[in-house]
Amino acid sequence: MNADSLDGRLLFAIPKKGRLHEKCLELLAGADIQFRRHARLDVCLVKNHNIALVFLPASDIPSFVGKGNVDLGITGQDVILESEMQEHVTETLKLGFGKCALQVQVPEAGDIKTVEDLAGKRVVTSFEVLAGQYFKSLDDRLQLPEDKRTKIEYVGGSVEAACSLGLADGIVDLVESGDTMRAAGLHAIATVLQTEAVLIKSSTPKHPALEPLIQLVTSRIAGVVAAGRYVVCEYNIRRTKLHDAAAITPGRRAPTISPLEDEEWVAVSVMVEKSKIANAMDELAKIGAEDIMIFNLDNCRV
Ligand SMILES: Nc1ncnc2c1ncn2[C@@H]1O[C@H](COP(=O)(O)OP(=O)(O)OP(=O)(O)O)[C@@H](O)[C@H]1O
Ligand SMILES: O=P(O)(O)OC[C@H]1O[C@H](OP(=O)(O)OP(=O)(O)O)[C@H](O)[C@@H]1O
Ligand SMILES: [Mg+2]
Repeated sequence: MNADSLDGRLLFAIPKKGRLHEKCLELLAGADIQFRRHARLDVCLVKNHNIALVFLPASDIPSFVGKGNVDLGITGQDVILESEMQEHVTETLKLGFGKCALQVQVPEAGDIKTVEDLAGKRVVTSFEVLAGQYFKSLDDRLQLPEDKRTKIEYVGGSVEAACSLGLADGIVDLVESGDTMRAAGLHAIATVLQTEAVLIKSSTPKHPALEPLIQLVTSRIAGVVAAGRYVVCEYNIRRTKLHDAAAITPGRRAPTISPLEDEEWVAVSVMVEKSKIANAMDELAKIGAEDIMIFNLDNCRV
């Protein structure tokens, strides 16, 4: 493939490995963005749209998008802030995966209990910028003199090992389940930020003609993300209980009510957030709903 074959195509950056990669491939499949990636090739043409996918490290994507070298990208909010590209990129969608927290961690058994105890000591991290900002404001607040300020040291990965190797008094790293942190004998004493994966575009697009395609891809991905957040709930309920049922499952606009042959009863069909569905089913059963059924969505536009 040469640069000519990319001419006029929308360039869409996808994390090439790591925690976000698989989820991004699922999103692309859900949005019917079809491609075949040849082994070891990081650029590939999409078959059914005027798009080329560019597989890049998640941490490089904010600057590629911010500088307009690619038009669209998926990465973590943490890496956008770490690369100081938030002024140059526009976040168009939260994607609901890659959720974790950037936390200050110290050995569970040690003397350091608070970030104030850690201030002035050695902190190892892959997030030099965010950790630097966090400890600068802490050191300022504690009025630490120049020679007593917190020392931030960069490592590229396996940050959790730094304390047991004697290289650090504390670390700043990502925590999702907390398994890695606990396995290293660490615990969190502060949260620097919460993050999730987002779709971003350049704040000053180089190719305005691609805007309609950017809109199309964005709304397709939004549909896949929304489909993952909702289920369809169907149940039968006595007409007299309809008011109570609608209070439990109000739907996005309103529940769909269909008549049944038995005039005392109606069928209800309604979208419910996945996180609320178990409670909603309990409540519906309590007011006498029957035949409550839940259906997953493959895709939707809401
Ligand atoms: N444990 C996790 N749970 C959820 N999201 C995570 C987790 N770890 C990282 N992320 C998100 O994924 C982004 C990329 O991190 P990841 O560690 O996958 O990339 P990487 O370091 O390039 O890959 P690898 O760790 O395979 O070398 C992070 O910036 C963060 O937004
Ligand atoms: O709280 P948990 O669910 O355990 O997840 C947190 C871990 O996930 C990430 O590491 P990753 O697996 O990407 O390895 P890395 O440190 O080599 O990047 C992150 O850097 C933590 O180490
Ligand atoms: Mg990693």
